[in-house]
Amino acid sequence: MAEHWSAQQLAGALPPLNPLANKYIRGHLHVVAGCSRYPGAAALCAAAGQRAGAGYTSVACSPEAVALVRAFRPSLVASSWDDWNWNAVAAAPRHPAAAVVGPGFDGEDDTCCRLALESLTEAATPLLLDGGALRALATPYGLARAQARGRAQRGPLVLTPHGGEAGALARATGIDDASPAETAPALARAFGAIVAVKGPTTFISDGQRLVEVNEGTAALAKAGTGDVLAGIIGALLAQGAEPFAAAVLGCTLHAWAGNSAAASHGLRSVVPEDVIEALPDAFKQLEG
Ligand SMILES: NC(=O)C1=CN([C@@H]2O[C@H](COP(=O)(O)OP(=O)(O)OC[C@H]3O[C@@H](n4cnc5c(N)ncnc54)[C@H](OP(=O)(O)O)[C@@H]3O)[C@@H](O)[C@H]2O)[C@@H](O)CC1
Ligand SMILES: Nc1ncnc2c1ncn2[C@@H]1O[C@H](COP(=O)(O)OP(=O)(O)O)[C@@H](O)[C@H]1O
Repeated sequence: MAEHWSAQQLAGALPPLNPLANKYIRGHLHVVAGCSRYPGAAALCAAAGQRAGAGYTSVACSPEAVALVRAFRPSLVASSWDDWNWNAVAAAPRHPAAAVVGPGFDGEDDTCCRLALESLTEAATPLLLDGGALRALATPYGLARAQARGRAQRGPLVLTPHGGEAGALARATGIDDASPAETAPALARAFGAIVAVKGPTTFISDGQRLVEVNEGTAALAKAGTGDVLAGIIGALLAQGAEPFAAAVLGCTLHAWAGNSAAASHGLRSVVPEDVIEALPDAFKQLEG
């Protein structure tokens, strides 16, 4: 049966804020996201990462998306993924970092698939895969690359599939059709990852533990809110949060921000940008 984290457990999962930290010590979030078809996902993910506490947020996106990301938030450091080098994604002793790969990826696109699969071997930090990167992972080859990452101890892996993506990952690994509460631990064991199967109730597992987050709202059922969640969890990872705790806390903050946005804008009218702007309320709720 799934556990539900207490307010105390959630508060304890938030990395402390060092008052003397500079932006690099706060944590660097690398977002690799946003193909020409879905540039907005990169902007939403990265902006959420900033609000969730990353000290430095950089975005590598398709050349067509660079201008949009910069215009959305001038404080985001955006560049084309044509110039991308995975050597950039490495944590130094006092400079924690994490990478989010896949929001706004087209799972059929060659560049997106290459970047998704490369990230598994190349990103030497905690790595979260979301969106179209999960489509690239949902093959026997993707599964083998994920397992190889685990053996090489490159860093923790977090997967955030919605129901459709979880189904594709399960089919690729021969896992029987099952409920999200059963699929999350089965996928976690197969991929050697922390898996959050998203939905009205989100189930998070590392293969042994199973936690549910059921405090969200139907206001979150809008295209782009998953990209926001990826940025939140990525930012917590970049700040050095323990990976399973980052996934549980990130899903909870996302749910609380959704509720706060719904209180301001109404259940029907919330858009993902409102959820990002409501994140400060969610952090106040956590710290209060
Ligand atoms: N502003 C932007 O740039 C945005 C960009 N985005 C980016 O778009 C990319 C594609 O992601 P996507 O989720 O839109 O499509 P995709 O995974 O191909 O789904 C196809 C099928 O899966 C199913 N399915 C979907 N959701 C489900 C659910 N919750 N629970 C259960 N099933 C679900 C559903 O199947 P059906 O309901 O028909 O059975 C659907 O037909 C990705 O990179 C993402 O980041 C989006 O985030 C939006 C904002
Ligand atoms: N009815 C609902 N109640 C609570 N949360 C929801 C509901 N519908 C969707 N969500 C949340 O919204 C997010 C949607 O993510 P996802 O399906 O990946 O969207 P997208 O790909 O469009 O960004 C998930 O975090 C999910 O848990």
